Amino acid sequence: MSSAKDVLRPLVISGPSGVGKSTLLQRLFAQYPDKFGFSVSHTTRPPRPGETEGKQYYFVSRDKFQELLKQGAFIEHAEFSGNFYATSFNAVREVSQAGRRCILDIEAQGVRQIKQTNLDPVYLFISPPTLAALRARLQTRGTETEASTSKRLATALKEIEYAKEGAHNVVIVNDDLERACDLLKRVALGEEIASDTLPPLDD
Ligand SMILES: Nc1ncnc2c1ncn2[C@@H]1O[C@H](COP(=O)(O)OP(=O)(O)OP(=O)(O)O)[C@@H](O)[C@H]1O
Repeated sequence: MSSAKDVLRPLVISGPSGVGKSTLLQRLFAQYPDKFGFSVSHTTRPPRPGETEGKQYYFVSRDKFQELLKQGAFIEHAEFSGNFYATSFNAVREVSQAGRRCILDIEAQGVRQIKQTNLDPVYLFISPPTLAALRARLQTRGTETEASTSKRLATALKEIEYAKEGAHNVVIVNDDLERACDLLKRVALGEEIASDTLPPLDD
């Protein structure tokens, strides 16, 4: 059995939209329902019907958000379509206090911000095998219009550029889903695996 020395560090997962992060994480959580947890983020967007304070999000006013930001409560924060979102140090701590490894699904800007903190997570990048495969997945998922596919692809290129700088500890290429699931499982359980080589992604 290889060492599991990383199992206490948070695991930050990033990768372009459509690469399969949600699919992989759903499978991991299904296989290990008690081992991992997501931190609850803060947001300034109003709750949707059925959403509960402290479950999907901590819902805060813009003023409260700014106050917490000033206090240094957040590991990373971002604005999406007019609303602010953030991950707090406390939210990550709550997951580990519940005896679970905290998994954070974070985009490149957030990863950059986390690197400025003392969180010391493992950074995992999920890569598509090719850009053509990524494009096809976004299209077949059926959740995107042509315009939003282009927008997601443009953002995807930024994620990939960042990965090319060597920003992550481990790369998993999501080519064969079973293989990628197995590698994610091993990383999540704290094993040090041989990283996949980042594909050229210039097609
Ligand atoms: N290894 C794979 N081979 C082929 N298709 C895959 C593979 N992994 C995931 N997919 C498919 O690709 C599509 C995108 O996957 P998913 O929604 O999990 O991506 P995501 O990275 O979570 O995207 P977002 O960041 O936009 O939420 C889905 O239709 C999924 O079924």
